Amino acid sequence: MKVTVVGAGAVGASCAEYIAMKDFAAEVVLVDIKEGFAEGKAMDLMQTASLNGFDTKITGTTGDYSKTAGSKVAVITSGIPRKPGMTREELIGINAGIVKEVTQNLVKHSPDVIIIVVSNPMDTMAYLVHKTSGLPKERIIGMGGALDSARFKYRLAEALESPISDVDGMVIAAHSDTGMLPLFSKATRNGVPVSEFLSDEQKANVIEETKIGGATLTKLLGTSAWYAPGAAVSVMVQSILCDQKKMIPCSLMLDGEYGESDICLGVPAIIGKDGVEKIVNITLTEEEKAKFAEAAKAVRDVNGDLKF
Ligand SMILES: NC(=O)C1=CN([C@@H]2O[C@H](COP(=O)(O)OP(=O)(O)OC[C@H]3O[C@@H](n4cnc5c(N)ncnc54)[C@H](O)[C@@H]3O)[C@@H](O)[C@H]2O)C=CC1
Ligand SMILES: O=C([O-])CC(=O)C(=O)O
Repeated sequence: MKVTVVGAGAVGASCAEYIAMKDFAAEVVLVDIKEGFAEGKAMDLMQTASLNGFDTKITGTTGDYSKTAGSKVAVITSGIPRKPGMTREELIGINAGIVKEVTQNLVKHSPDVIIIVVSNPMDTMAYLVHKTSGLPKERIIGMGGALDSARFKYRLAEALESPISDVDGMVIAAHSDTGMLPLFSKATRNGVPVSEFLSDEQKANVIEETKIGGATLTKLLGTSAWYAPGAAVSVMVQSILCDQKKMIPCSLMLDGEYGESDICLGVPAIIGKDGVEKIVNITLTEEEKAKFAEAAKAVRDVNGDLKF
């Protein structure tokens, strides 16, 4: 099956690399607006195939969407990343126009496509794709929770001094510095609640470091992260192409779930061959419910800046 990745920059190339390395897709098409850039990234990646042992064919194109025709999944990473000191929300002015135009091109050539939205501010960009693509809501999935949950597990393992494979946990709500909701109450080490091992101070630290995970990396790198974002996308794409039905927190259009409607926010969902098979309703504590509602209010304010 064919996967398109729009934006051959840091995140797009990382998506293509992880998808190819796992060898479950027949073809990955990279698209970029910068002349020759996607072609160059595709060629460089293809020259790793014999070294890394994959058969996925990676091609690149400068804006020729006819090459993306018949894609099962398209990942939108086109747009600008933030610089140190910026919020994701500040990217809306430039990225909204790019995401809207890219979506139209993708749908024109692949009407049955499932779109994974990565460009920031992601929850708002996912909402924009819902409002402008004409695709059913099951086929538009924002990527944030998969990455934020991986960062949560990294911070939990650090605090627990445990291997990451011992740890499980999930982050829902908004993909923003303030609106992320790491579900500490449900995090476990080999099935045992982590609250059995960590103090209140450690808990607060894990939650805060998780929420500012993207900002911390942006400060260190001078631009935002790409390895973990690419890996997170590859897990979502694999769950679709291989119909794995994994439960992954994704930014989805809500219609009453978690008390919200007409908004994209991170919630756990079963992801399979048709996209979103089911939004999973989990029980939140009163404090978590309040934080989810607060995150929704902030995302709704940002959505208000969109022009359709
Ligand atoms: N949702 C998430 O968890 C994450 C989201 N991001 C977001 O992903 C986006 C991309 O980040 P990077 O890859 O680091 O940026 P980058 O600057 O390395 O790559 C972006 C690419 O998009 C291309 N582009 C711009 N306009 C285009 C258009 N109209 N059509 C096709 N390509 C176009 C650029 O030429 C560039 O190569 C940013 O908005 C960033 O904030 C980044 C990491 C995680
Ligand atoms: O931090 C950023 O701007 C990019 C992003 O969404 C992330 O890495 O979580």
